[in-house]
Amino acid sequence: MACTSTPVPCEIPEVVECRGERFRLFLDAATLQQRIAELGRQISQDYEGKRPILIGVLNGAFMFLADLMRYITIDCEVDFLKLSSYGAEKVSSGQVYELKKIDADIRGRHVLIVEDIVDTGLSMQFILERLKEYEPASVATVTLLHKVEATQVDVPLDYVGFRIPNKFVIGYGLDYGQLARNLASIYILDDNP
Ligand SMILES: O=P(O)(O)OC[C@H]1O[C@H](OP(=O)(O)OP(=O)(O)O)[C@H](O)[C@@H]1O
Ligand code: HPA
Repeated sequence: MACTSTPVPCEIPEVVECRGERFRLFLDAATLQQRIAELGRQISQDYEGKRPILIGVLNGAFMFLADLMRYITIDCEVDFLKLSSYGAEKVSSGQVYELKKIDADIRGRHVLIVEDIVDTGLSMQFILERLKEYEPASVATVTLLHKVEATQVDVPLDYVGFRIPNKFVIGYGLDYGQLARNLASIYILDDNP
């Protein structure tokens, strides 16, 4: 059959360069899609009849959220907020800036926060605090990646795609200085280039 590409492209490079640094293939597009399908199925079962609202955390989560929603088979809604704490660096500034608030009225609603990655955990902690103010019926968290050893604060993670080592990753929405978000697979910094 002819290759029709988008989420799973035909050719996946083993190594990419971004801002002069080398990254090697870590989670290929097919592996990502398979796991995201499982998460979508699980969420569909857990939220049957609840019409959850997925809150995507921009920018990084846009690709994961778009794919995850396609695997959710129950009625659901979507909205976004936008945070920033990394700038062009590979480490968190430690300060989370809220660049866009949610628009939806989530009072009394079942909310799923959708992140591409939980690293220090500061962004997720900030969101959980912020959303409490709106008095939702429930709040659960979904993250594609969790850097377990890097997480500095205790944040509840309900749905986790992959637990990963404490190394910088790019691709599939995750950037390095705004670049590399368009890669369909996830790449990890190569310490021994
Ligand atoms: O657990 P933490 O250490 O807080 O890191 C996680 C956050 O970092 C990234 O966002 P970033 O601030 O880089 O903005 P972006 O989504 O626009 O890339 C990512 O999308 C998460 O929101
Ligand atoms: O490893 C990472 N890569 C890209 N963005 C990130 N934001 C937190 N951790 C990361």
